[in-house]
Amino acid sequence: MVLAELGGSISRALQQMSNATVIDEKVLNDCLNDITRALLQSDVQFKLVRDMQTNIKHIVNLDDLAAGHNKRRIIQQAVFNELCKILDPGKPSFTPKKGKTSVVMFVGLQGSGKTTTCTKYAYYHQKKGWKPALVCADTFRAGAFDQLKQNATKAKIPFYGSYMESDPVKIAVEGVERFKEENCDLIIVDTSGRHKQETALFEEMRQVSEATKPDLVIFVMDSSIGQAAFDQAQAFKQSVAVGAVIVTKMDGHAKGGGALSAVAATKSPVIFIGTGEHMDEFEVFDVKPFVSRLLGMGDWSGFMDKIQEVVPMDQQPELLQKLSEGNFTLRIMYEQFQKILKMGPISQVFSMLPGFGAELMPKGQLDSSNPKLMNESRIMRIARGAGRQIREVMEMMEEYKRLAKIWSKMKGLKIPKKGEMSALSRNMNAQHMSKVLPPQMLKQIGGMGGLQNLMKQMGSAKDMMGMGGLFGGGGD
Ligand SMILES: Nc1nc2c(ncn2[C@@H]2O[C@H](COP(=O)(O)OP(=O)(O)OP(=O)(O)O)[C@@H](O)[C@H]2O)c(=O)[nH]1
Repeated sequence: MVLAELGGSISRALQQMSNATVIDEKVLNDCLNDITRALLQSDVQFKLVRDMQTNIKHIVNLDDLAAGHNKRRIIQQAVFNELCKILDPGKPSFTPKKGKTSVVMFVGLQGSGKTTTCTKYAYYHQKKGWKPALVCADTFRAGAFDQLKQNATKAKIPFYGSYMESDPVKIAVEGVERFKEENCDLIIVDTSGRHKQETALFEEMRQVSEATKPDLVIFVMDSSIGQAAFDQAQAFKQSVAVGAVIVTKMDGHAKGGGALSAVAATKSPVIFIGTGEHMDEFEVFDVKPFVSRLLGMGDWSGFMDKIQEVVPMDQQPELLQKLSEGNFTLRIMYEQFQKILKMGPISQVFSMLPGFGAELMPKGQLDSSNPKLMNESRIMRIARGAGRQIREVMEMMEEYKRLAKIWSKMKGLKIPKKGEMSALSRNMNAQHMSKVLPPQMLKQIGGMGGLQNLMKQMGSAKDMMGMGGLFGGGGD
């Protein structure tokens, strides 16, 4: 996941603390120092980090905590709350509505990823049934129109622009008019990238904004600038009515934590983050689920949304039957990975599961449930054929063995029929699951209580026959 390093460091600090037999002042201080170091490395402002440390110490008064209280959970919750506080601007952004025309204008520094992000934003909404369209009002950078045209064509999104016209205001107005007539509900206007000092380009941006009257202006910002994001966002906000921010290149930059917190400090809501160059490497940014994933605590609502997007409901009963018989083959793993891949980049999906890191699980193959059949020469052949390293194929086999072991213990797991899941059978399945899950993951979820809670949450996704149904989550 994005900021995997930061998340990993914080989780490790919390884990080390929970490994201690007694959590005293020293153990707590060590843990907070580790978290502080990780946040500073991510370029989060010193004052914010120091305040966070003070607040946690204030909340977690070890002497006051009655014996028997789960100190680790209290501390973890305090860390969670404080991180949310740092990242939450406390103000939601304007949200366009499907079926009702909205004009959204993108602004940002040169090379921040604006043009790429316009298409990602359009594609994201198109997948959800919107009718987006793209207007290229960037007449400054040669090749900007071609880039937008190429992206838009790939995603099958209508676009408007001109090679001849040099007035961005004229193009923007014509494009918006055209797409209003065509009943598009999300008209996206891409503008030229500019530097803070370029007053002429800032004036041009103001004029485009005045002429097209956007419902929302989105400021696109590259995460690599870290806490300097504060000044940049402020400069743009002074010229146009920035209503939301998208932070890009979160995949490659350790300073992403700093960028996100700095933007929050300007009271501008971050609505999406860019996590790669591809069209679907784009994630909704929501503070609580983001922090939850950062701490390895998962994001069930996001996971359920993803599942509902891709899993064909009619194919689920057959799969559940096979799994409940303990019959987990490489083919099943392959097919499930294929489905998961459709949900977006795999690391993104797995980071939504509590206890999972963002480690990539390689795509695998075939029908045998006997890993012994995979001898050395076969592994070499597969590696050659797939253009992969032998090490990667071997890692995949290890992963398969690990999953197969889990599923073999699943034998006898009750498969609920639609709507017949009772609290009792959910508890029974929770007990079954608690024996199957790796102890580390169970601990991360919050033990037996946490697992039962989780199943309840999953169960609230009614009519789900995906993972929710599998783990015992039909409606009561
Ligand atoms: N790794 C990564 N690269 C990105 C991301 N978003 C954009 N890029 C890359 O950043 C580079 C610049 O992106 P553009 O979309 O051309 O930037 P721009 O802001 O439109 O550029 P100007 O029109 O010059 O202002 C391209 O190589 C993109 O592929 C992201 O989230 N992650």
